[in-house]
Amino acid sequence: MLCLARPHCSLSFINPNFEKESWATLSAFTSQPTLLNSFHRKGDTHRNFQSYSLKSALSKVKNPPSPTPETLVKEPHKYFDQVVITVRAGDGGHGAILSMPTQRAASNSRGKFGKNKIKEKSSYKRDFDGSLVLPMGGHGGDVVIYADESEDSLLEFHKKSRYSAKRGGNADSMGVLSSQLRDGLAAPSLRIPVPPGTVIKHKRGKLLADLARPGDEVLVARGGQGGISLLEVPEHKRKTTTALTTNVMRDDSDKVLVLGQPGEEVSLQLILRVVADVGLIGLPNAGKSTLLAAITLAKPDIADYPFTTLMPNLGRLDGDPSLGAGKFLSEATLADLPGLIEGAHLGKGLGRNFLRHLRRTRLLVHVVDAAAEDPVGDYRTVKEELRMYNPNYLERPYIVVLNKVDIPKAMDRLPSLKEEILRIGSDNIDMHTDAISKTDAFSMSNDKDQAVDQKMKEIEAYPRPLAVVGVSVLRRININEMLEAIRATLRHCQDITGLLGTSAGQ
Ligand SMILES: Nc1nc2c(ncn2[C@@H]2O[C@H](COP(=O)(O)OP(=O)(O)OP(=O)(O)O)[C@@H](O)[C@H]2O)c(=O)[nH]1
Repeated sequence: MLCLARPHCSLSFINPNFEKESWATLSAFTSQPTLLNSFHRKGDTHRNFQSYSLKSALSKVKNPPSPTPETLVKEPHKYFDQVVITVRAGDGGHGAILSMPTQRAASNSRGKFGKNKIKEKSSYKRDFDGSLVLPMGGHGGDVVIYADESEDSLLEFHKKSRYSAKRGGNADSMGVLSSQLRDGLAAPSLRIPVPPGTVIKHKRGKLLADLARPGDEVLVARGGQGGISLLEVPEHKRKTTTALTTNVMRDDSDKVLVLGQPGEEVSLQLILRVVADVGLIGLPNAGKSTLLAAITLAKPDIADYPFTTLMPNLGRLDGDPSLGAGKFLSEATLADLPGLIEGAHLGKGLGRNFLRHLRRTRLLVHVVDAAAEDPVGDYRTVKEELRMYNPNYLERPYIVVLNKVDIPKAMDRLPSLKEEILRIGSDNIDMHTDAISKTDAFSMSNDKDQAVDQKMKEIEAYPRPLAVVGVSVLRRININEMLEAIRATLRHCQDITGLLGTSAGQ
């Protein structure tokens, strides 16, 4: 038997399976990798995440209340910002093996039927070069991930971690060459929405895309090519058929091309980096969530036990009327990041998971509980954790908010606390400028890229805060002064960004 076909299929068989690696990456974000690995063996990821996170080591803070059904429900928030999913693109639809109608005509029909067949033969679809165009199977659906503003976490992916696009339709044919043959329908792309700020990694951590802005998208798995069709030609007709077409002659083994190609299957790690102008940082219980609720419309969970904040809460700061309409930075996004504790950079408490969210912020607000036992020590602890994780964060412009001054003890020591905090650090304003230029919201490099040599520097070598304000966010004492300090620092960042932009453009 001899077959004719259009030779324009490309083959790709990609079925990587690296679930193990993905788990290794996940466990790197926790302080107990072996525990995670054993969970993996049990295969019940979601439930075990919950039980693991309840056992998180807490240091320097009082123990959280014993788990209640409510806290259990909240626990997956710990992983709101990272997840491993598997996506599979659709297989291509199948082509067909067709026979020439004249074969049947010769055996089954006589007279006018035979004439019809001859007429039909001349109306077959042909390419510009005269070769027969045979139908193809439809292309399998691609998988596309895109940034959608209405999404705010990756929690949904813990419930459903496998996504498959549809397969392409088969070539529409009854097995006989005719002028009516149609290609199989191409399957639509499967589009998966993620929050803006999601980074997509592939295989061994290879970066695929940084979907920083709404509408950004990336094709993560390509659908399979549809199968081609082949034409069976009886031995004695081969020469004539070859003369009719310029198609490449094929043999029996090519029949495999009739089957649609499989769609790609890949495992992907999704990591969300919150996009916010201002990052609120501080030890657990310092009052970050209360601050956010006091100056924005955000409604974060507030309680007097640590780690109420299990995922960053975002709030919009209202425009400053004094700036006038149309002025940039009349509003900003604030992110309340979960409390840092000593050893967070090593994964303690809620660990380093949240430190990465500072990456895209331009201004940091250190919130310190002024009524705590050692507020300056707490302030140093947070700075130290930042330094250990990524010293660039210490170069970023920041202000210090000494909170809870409604408590007499805090109010009494406010002047001395301000003085002590202002003494920590240098006057190196150039560092702020550098830091802002490095705060490339859409940069794709790793958080710790430039961190290594600077780890040796003392906290004192980094810039002082641009302002230190005593407030009570709960009782709304000095709120306006704090807002003014935040806005002034935002303007400062904006001025520098403007200058950098101008000099870059020159
Ligand atoms: N007296 C007083 N208490 C405050 C003030 N601000 C916050 N608090 C209380 O401090 C406790 C902790 O407040 P949160 O806002 O949850 O603290 P947080 O820093 O967000 O805590 P984490 O979520 O653990 O990081 C709550 O009981 C608040 O009511 C304040 O200005 N004065």
